[in-house]
Amino acid sequence: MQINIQELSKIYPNGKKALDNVNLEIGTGMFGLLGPNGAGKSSLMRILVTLMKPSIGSVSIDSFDLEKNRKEIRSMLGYLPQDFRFFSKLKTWEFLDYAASLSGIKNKNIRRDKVDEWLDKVGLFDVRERDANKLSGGMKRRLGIAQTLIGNPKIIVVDEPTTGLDPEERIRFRNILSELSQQDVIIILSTHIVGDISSVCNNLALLNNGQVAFKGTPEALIEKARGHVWQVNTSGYEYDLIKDKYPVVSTIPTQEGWEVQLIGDGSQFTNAIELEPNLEHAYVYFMEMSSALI
Ligand SMILES: Nc1ncnc2c1ncn2[C@@H]1O[C@H](COP(=O)(O)OP(=O)(O)OP(=O)(O)O)[C@@H](O)[C@H]1O
Repeated sequence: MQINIQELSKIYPNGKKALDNVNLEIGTGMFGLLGPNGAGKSSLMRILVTLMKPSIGSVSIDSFDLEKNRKEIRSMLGYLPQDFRFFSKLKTWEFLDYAASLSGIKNKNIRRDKVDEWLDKVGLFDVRERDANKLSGGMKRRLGIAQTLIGNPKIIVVDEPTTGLDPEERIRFRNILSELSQQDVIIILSTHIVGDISSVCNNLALLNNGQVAFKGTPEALIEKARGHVWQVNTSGYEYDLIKDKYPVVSTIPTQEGWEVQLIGDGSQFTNAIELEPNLEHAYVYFMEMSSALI
């Protein structure tokens, strides 16, 4: 299965160009869409799940065209939007049962097993009798995840998945997606948090100002930042200079002053050490570079 996004642009009625000639191929497994707030991630997600039409360009999923085969594409999709909310009077299990029946699971016994399985997977089995709208924020988010996945979608689109989740829940959520990604499904995870995708995505794209600044594997992205991550031990005057001129990714106080990690050419500073880049460094490096080009 493969999604092909070709020359996609979105211009809102107020003239804002949210997507600018985006070209991407997304295969099975977990794909990360990373970018700062306002980069265009939600716009791209909403086009992919057929909630919005592009201004220019096309999207196909295998032999289906997003414009011509909306119904077929919708039946393959599970979408968890950024602001998942519901105003339901249903109990937690009833809510999932309803979602399962909407996704086409007609048999009551199969549905009951599915509901129990998903309640357990997202850690809501013990609160299954509670009214869904009385769950805590994190629990509602998890119910949203179960609702998205219960119909076995082939394409799973999740916008800012870990918003409102505590660290333990984040890990649980990542594990659920990791397990799913072993099957023949496409999972698209859109986020501005590098940590959400670092351990789980085999491919990613960086979006900045509506444009693709990078596409490829996390390893290839990290490699691009090699030679551009430096640690400098510094004090007073030099520290101010660094802060003004370079993106600083960490600052640790030392006895003499500061140990600073910066993105850029740090070789000119005294006691500078070149560091092995990680995904977070590479993300900052690319955002700086692509912003400078736009
Ligand atoms: N309906 C709209 N009308 C006009 N401009 C919009 C509309 N929706 C989004 N935008 C603008 O388009 C740009 C991209 O927004 P989008 O929501 O796609 O970005 P994002 O990467 O998902 O960011 P966030 O995480 O903050 O939602 C932003 O500048 C946003 O203000």
